[in-house]
Amino acid sequence: MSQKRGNQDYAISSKDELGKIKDQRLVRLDAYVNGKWVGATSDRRFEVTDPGTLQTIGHVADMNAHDVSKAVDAASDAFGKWSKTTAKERASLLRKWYDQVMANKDDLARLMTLECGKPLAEAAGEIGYGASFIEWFSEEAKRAYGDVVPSPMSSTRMVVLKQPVGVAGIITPYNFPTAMITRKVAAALAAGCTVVVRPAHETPFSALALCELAERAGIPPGVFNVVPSSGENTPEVGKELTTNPKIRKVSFTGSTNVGKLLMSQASSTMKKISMELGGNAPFIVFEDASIRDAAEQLILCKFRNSGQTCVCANRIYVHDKVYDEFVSVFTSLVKEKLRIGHGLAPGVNFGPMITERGLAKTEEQLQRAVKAGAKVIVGGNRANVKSGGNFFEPTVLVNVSDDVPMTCEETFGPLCPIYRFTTEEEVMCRANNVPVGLAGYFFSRDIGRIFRVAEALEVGMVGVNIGSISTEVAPFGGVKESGVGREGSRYGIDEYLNIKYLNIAL
Ligand SMILES: NC(=O)c1ccc[n+]([C@@H]2O[C@H](COP(=O)([O-])OP(=O)(O)OC[C@H]3O[C@@H](n4cnc5c(N)ncnc54)[C@H](O)[C@@H]3O)[C@@H](O)[C@H]2O)c1
Ligand SMILES: O=CCCC(=O)O
Repeated sequence: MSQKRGNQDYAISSKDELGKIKDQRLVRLDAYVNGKWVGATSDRRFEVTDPGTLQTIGHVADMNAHDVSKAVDAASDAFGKWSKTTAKERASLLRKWYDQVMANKDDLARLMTLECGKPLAEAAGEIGYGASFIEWFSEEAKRAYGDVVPSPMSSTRMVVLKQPVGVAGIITPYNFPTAMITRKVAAALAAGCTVVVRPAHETPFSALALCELAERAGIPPGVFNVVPSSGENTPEVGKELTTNPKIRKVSFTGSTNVGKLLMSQASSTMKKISMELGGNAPFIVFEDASIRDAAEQLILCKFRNSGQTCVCANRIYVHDKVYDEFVSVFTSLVKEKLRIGHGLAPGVNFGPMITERGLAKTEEQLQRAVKAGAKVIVGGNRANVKSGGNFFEPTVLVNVSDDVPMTCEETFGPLCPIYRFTTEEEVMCRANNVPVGLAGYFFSRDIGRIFRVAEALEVGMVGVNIGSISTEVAPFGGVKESGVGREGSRYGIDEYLNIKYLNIAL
């Protein structure tokens, strides 16, 4: 099917593009531990590539479990002092870190595009989004209030304190290389915790640039440590971060399978945990919806970051009465609006997939759906882009069965299956018939239905007549196998605080 070609003929040298980063001190290849840039004790490094060209952009220190345990020691030592700073002092340092990130927005966005492929404007959007968590938690640091509880005895007074949990071990994915780190780290630091972060091996550069900026902001040594590691070292590093007794909190964002493994490992020392895991979001268009609005919102909701967003719409259910009209409007928009190419090529708004394994999963889901009778009406193939890279066309399908992997599992790629339904009861059943529950979206103007459906959807976040839900002010997180805990908002800091109750005899 014909689609706008975007800027597929644009040739790129990833190394040259890296050289265009104005402040080259933001491009770091070593780990950041106890306020110092350090290599791995083994001296090993791992390769990081640009998914839009498959060219190497650098070789980063490959930390192992032993290196990570040293970072945990540093974080544990730093915790003593950091946890005793006043909330106002922590707020002020976080604010300075936020200012540093914003002042370096353009360089950080370019770096992000080079390591994870998302188009430059989208990467700049993520820098703003990521920074917003630092700003937000700089403000929330001062509002971690305790309680005074009315005592049942006239002879005592009861007080509830909130105290930082301790050292947090943090593991993050490749799809939001900045925001998934700041959403955790800013909350942790605001609460008075120190952290050791293991970023995804595909995207360590954004994490390391955040360290450089934290140092400039005056965040003390040992408070924020980043330990990159190769895929090969990942299991041992994960084991260290989830079993080291000095770590009291584990926060993970990634797939449900890895989340389950880390949760079981962390249970050996009963750590406090937060798990932000995969989704399989339904996107429901009822017969009374504005078709144009729903179709426009779906473009963003499905195809941002080339479908590699945990809250991306995964299953589109459209009422029988408006199905044909919706499919026609939506497919026209896909062809008209999405421009494929390297994320640094002018005019591009649809980049590569970040990993070859993501591309392979997308292809496999597509083939299995087609074998079971699905029809591809837009896209359906790897895209031929001159820069090279992991490109797959935005793809729209109809006649997709309810029992193929594309329906039952998260795709995390640019496949958009559109299903037909006839009653609210039927669609709610199908929408909730998955083990995960992160986000859900629906379009309707009927106020009764809005409450009914929003309450019945088994998810942690609902977009009503809108396809975007992410903001630092709202609680982000899921139910069922999409995880435990909430990030952002006034609830996010609680993940890094313990409650202690005092009973004081007068
Ligand atoms: N709920 C959310 O907020 C949210 C946000 C972003 C991504 N996600 C989910 O993340 C998934 C995509 O990311 P992914 O494919 O990188 O997920 P993944 O689970 O494979 O990897 C996530 C991180 O865990 C690391 N990891 C993998 N195995 C590990 C192990 N044994 N021990 C320690 N660390 C390990 C990876 O290297 C990476 O850094 C999707 O399912 C997506 O929905 C969820
Ligand atoms: O991929 C998951 C995170 C996306 C977001 O915060 O909007």
